[in-house]
Amino acid sequence: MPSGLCDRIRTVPLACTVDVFCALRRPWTAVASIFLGEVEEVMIKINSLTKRFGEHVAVDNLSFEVSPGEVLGFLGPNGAGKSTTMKMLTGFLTPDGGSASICGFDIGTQTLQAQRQMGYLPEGAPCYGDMRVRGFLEFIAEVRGLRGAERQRQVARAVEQLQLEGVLGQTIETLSKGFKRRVGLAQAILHDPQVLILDEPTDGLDPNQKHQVRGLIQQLASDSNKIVVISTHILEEVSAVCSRAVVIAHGRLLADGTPDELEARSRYHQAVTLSLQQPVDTQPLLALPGVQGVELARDGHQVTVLAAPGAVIFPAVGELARQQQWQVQELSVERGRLDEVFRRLTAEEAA
Ligand SMILES: Nc1ncnc2c1ncn2[C@@H]1O[C@H](COP(=O)(O)OP(=O)(O)OP(=O)(O)O)[C@@H](O)[C@H]1O
Repeated sequence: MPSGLCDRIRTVPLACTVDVFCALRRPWTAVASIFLGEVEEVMIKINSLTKRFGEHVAVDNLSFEVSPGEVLGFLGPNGAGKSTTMKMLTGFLTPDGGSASICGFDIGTQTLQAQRQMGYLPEGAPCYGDMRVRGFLEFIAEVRGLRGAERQRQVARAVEQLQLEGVLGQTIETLSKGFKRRVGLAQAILHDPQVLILDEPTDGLDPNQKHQVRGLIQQLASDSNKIVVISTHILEEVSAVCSRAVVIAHGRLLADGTPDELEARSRYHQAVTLSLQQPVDTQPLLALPGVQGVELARDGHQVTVLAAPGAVIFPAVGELARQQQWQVQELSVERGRLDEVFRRLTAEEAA
């Protein structure tokens, strides 16, 4: 451990914990948490955040917190208020009410300190199109206060992490969408921030590029002290990269939980689907304990048996299929469907 650190940690009052986590450089944070014992590690705190555009309330009294190690999916339909929330969180838009803090720094009153803790990829990843990739990254590094060898080191790290070696001499406007997004991500991580805010990072990318960018996000999030917040309306993204999801519509919070918790709210949670060679009489299925309903697809060749909340019906359905000698090609149990949960939540909100 570096000399003097012990004294520094011991004399830190608990009330300053959040600032300490930002002030101390990794890997010292782990040491700090041991010395400080039970501490609350909230890095992002959003409290009753509100934004109006004229009569329209874009963000409505929104509150939630994000802790180190979380990859938060910020979900909502078009116009839900995701980008507006992110702009307020990053200090690019002033709220009409409420507050937000990053690592203990209030974005309204300690804007620069708060912004130093985060990297931000705005929607569409706007960059200076006529700049070359290397020049752009060096420029942003300079703006971030990096100088000399440290600047070169951090630019090289970001270039390597985002695999930009092949396009360093190219102007940004001539890059493919996928590479533009990578350059956007590279500028966001140049100063190795504790918090990454990414507004629709995979929007408009082809499936291969989406896969690549998700891999990069997972790589960036693998440091357990960091936070990544991703806004998206792509539900597969939540299952692919997020440890937690917050769903909003009309600027209001509708749900907050892990992908598993959200899937458990689906009517298809624990549902059993049978793929059959021939359609069958589904009446006996309805008589099984814990079965709430049956849905047919593919002209009766696919039967989905819905489970009552808390019921596990897979063994009974399998046994019935065996007894009835149904020609079953496939039998599977579902975790739940995020898209159905999302549609139901947002439809209820609209009603
Ligand atoms: N500068 C602005 N002036 C007026 N209205 C705005 C402004 N910015 C956003 N809005 C409105 O606020 C609401 C929320 O917009 P926002 O861009 O935050 O939604 P979003 O969830 O990010 O949507 P999307 O998924 O389509 O990007 C929308 O109704 C939008 O039209």
